[in-house]
Parts: sequence; C-alpha cells; structure tokens
Amino acid sequence: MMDPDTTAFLASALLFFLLYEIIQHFTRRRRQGPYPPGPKPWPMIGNWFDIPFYRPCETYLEWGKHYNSDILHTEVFGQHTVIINSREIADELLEKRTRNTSGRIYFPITQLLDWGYNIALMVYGDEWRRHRKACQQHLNREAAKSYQPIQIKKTHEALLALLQSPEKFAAHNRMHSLGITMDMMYGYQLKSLDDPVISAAKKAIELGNQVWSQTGSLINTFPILGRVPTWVPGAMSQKITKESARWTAVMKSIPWEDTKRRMAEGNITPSLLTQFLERKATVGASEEEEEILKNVAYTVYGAASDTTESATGTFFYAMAKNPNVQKKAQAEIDRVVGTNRLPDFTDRSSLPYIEAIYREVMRSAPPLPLGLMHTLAEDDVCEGYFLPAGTQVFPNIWAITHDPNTYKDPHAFQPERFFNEDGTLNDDDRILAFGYGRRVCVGKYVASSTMWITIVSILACFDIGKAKDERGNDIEVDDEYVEHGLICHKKPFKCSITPRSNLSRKLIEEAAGECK
Ligand code: HEM
Repeated sequence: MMDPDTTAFLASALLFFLLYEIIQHFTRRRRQGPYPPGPKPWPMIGNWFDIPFYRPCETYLEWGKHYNSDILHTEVFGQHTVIINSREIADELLEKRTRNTSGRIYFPITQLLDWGYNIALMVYGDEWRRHRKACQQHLNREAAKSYQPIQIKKTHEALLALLQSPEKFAAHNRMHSLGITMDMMYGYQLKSLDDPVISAAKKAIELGNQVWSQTGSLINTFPILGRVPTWVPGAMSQKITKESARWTAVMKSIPWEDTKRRMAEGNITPSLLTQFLERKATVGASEEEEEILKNVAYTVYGAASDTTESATGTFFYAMAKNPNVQKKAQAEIDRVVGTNRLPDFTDRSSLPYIEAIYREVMRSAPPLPLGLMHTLAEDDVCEGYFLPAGTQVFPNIWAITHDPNTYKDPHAFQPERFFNEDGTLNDDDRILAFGYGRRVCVGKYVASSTMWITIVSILACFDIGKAKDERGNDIEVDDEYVEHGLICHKKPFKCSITPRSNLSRKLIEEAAGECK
C-alpha cells in the first residue's frame, strides 16, 4: 500500500492534469489551418510516447517519408513542436522569419538548476541581447584571431599526447577541446581530465540533462510542482536540480577564483576574463558587465567543448575509414607546407582539400543533429500549416545535410563534393551545423579555427588507420553514434595513429617543447 505522502502527491498531480486540460480547452486559440502532419496525439499526454529517444534525427527523417512532409508536428502536454527536414523550409522559417523564431522555450526547471547564466538557453529578450552582444564582441571573426596562439599551443600539446599514447586518442581529444576552452576563457591550464572543474561540470550537466526537457520533469509542465520540498516522496526533480545546482556552483567558482588569484600574483595569461579584469582595473567596468562576461565564460565551457570534441571525434573516425582521403590531404600539406615545419593559420587559404575535409566533417555528423530549438513569438503559418506562438522548432540539421538531392551519396565521406569541376572550392561554405538565424552559433569562427588547425596538424604528423587485433587482422570501425543530451558523439572505437616519419616525431617534440 502507498504511504499517505505518496498518495497525496499523486492525487495533486492528477488534479493538476485535469485542471490543465480544462484550462487548455478554454484557452485554445483559433487555428488558422491544420498543424503539420505527425503521429496522432493521445488525450492529455499528446505524443509523449511517440517522442524518439535514440537518434531522433533519423526517426524524424523516417516520419518525413511516412507522412510525405518535410515539416512535422508533435504535441506533449499542449507544447507544440515542429521538426523541419528540409533546407528550404528551415531557411524560410529560421532565417527569413528570424525575428519571430529566435526564442527559446522557458523551462521553469532552468532556475532551479541555476542555469539562468546560459546564453544558449536564454529566452529572446533584452537579457539575451546584452549577453549576445558581449559574445559577439569577443568571438567575432576578427576577435577570434586573438585565440589562435592558444589554439596552436593546445594543438601541439595534443600532438605530443597522441605521439606518447595514441590508443588514448579519445581522451586526448576531450582534453584538447576542454583545454582550449578553459585557456581562452580564463587562462586556466587544465592538467588532466580529473580536474575538479571537469568533474563538477560533468555532474551538473548529466544531472541537469535528466530534467531539462519537456518530458524530463513534470515541473516543466506544472511549474508549481517546483515548490514541492525535496523531502516529499516522489519529488525526484527537486533532488536532481538541487544536486546539479550544487555542482554548477563548483564549476563556476574554481576557474573564477583561480583567475583572480593568478591576477593578484601578477601571473597573467591573456584570456577573455583576464583581459576584462585588467580593463576593469584601469578604465573601470560595471558590476553588470562583469556578470555578463562571467556568464559568457561559463556558457562557452558547455557550448564549445562537447561540440568541438564531437566534431574532432568524427574526424578521427572518418580518417580511419577513408585512407584515400587522408593520403590526398597529406599530399596537399606536403606540397604546400613542406615537411620541415608544422602548419599554421597562414596556410589555411592555400589548402583547399583540408578545407573540404573540415566542411565534410561538419556535414557528415553535425554535433547537434537537431540543432537547438527555436520558439515562435507569434502565431505563424508555414507551408499552409498553422504554428501557434510558443511552438518549438527543431531544424533537423542531420536530415538536411544528408539530403541526397543536395549531397549525392550522403552517407559517404567525400570532401570532393565541395569542389567545382575546375578544382576550386565551391561556394557551399555555409556550415549548417552552426544553426540558424539570430541564434546561430556565436562561436563559429573560433570553432572553425580550432577544427581546422586540429585537422591539418594531425594529418601533417600522423597516419590514422584501422587498429589490428592480436592476430594482425584489421579491427573494423562501426558507424554508430551515441547521444549525450542533444549532442551526438561517435561511439568509442579503436584506431591506429602512427607518426608519418621521424621528422614528424621531431617536429612534434620541438613544438611541444616550445609550449612549455
Ligand atoms: C564544432 C563546434 C560547434 C558547433 C557544431 C556548434 C553548434 C551550435 C549550435 C547548433 C548552436 C545553436 C544555434 C541555433 O540556435 O540555431 C550553437 C549556439 C551557441 N554556440 Fe556553438 N557550436 C560549436 C562551437 C562553439 C564555440 C567554440 C563557442 C564559443 C567559443 C560556441 C558558443 C555558442 C553559444 C554562446 C551559443 C548560444 C547562442 C545563442 O543562443 O544566442 N559554440 N552552437
């Protein structure tokens, strides 16, 4: 038998359901047309049981074929969601009508998690505008160049790590993307993946992801449930949010305190926050400016590291599977850069095949296959379908970059698809993996440079191939991806990474020595 607390909790939840349905019934707006097609919703819960959890991007592509539509609809507890499978519709809704489609859904759980600092989750309004402006100031095309010395230094450190323990390439990849981010934002030098900042952020994000979605917690549908104290049986979300918020506070405080300590000691490495603090000490800055800059740094930690790690993971996978692509790239590097030095950013415009590999990595496995949701400020009509205000729209970036009408043989890794017949790069240089409209990834220039210098440096120094088993046979690499929240990663796999020559080995050791 249930104890009285549980019975009371369930009874109030049921009451809320009923109240909700009644309110929905009386407040439902007049529809200006049908909703886009999708699975038939159940009363009250809507499509709760239809929402796909494994590789939703692929399921939505299948739905698109089933319903013969590139725009699809689901509804869960009255929250409308639209998924777009075509480039044209995504451009129409998320680029041309970006004024109406730049919102983010507000989950009441965000405040309980203490994730209000996160620019990517902020609703469209003045607070977001102030943060976005600060991001643009520090991450625009020109500003992004100031991080190149960090990107080079960290990439050379990664080359050394690959030389010393190639079998740990996935860990080196993670260390590389996190190390660049922490250095850029705080000048914080990450020594290992066991660093307390990394563990705290991991715990905060893993816990938070369990509840930060429409179906993750009832609090997102019935905000009043957020007031239920943690001791009430069944109040799981409250326990999770409390624990996640505790780790978020740790994740924020360690690098910030470290930055202040180093500044006080006069041990300053250039970074977003040290530059700001120096400016504050000389010409002054407001408390609000400081808060915004700190929020930018905290946000970038999450926004930059997992995404870059995912894309670099795809690069290793693509190289292990496509030796011909690798050979062609290395021939280009040897011809343009030579073998007596490591590549640097001045080489970028002279290496079109490397550029094409970068584009193909981002096309073949966009790190956020469904992007981030945008929400509608006002009712809209698209392709004859009615989209009520508040609808969340997901661009199915993976489906769009795998459309065989645009990308022939879309599952093959073919950098050649980005060339004109005369051998020059074509104009398909928009990286859809960075998203859409006013919410497009504000770190795209930084991300592009990190990806490029990583790809070109690894190819200049190493051969990546299939690993061998104990009998000397190739170990095949599977094609599976796994999802962590909205971000997908190549499923762990083995590959062999060997220096191309003794000269490459020497170049790496020299370059890494200079980093110290
Ligand atoms: C391969 C690497 C990356 C990928 C694939 C990526 C992708 C994305 C995507 C899809 C969005 C959402 C866009 C939308 O709403 O339509 C986004 C937002 C964002 N990204 Fe990135 N990103 C990457 C790296 C970075 C880096 C390096 C930074 C910072 C240095 C960064 C900072 C941000 C921020 C702050 C937002 C939120 C923008 C807003 O909501 O206004 N990202 N990113």
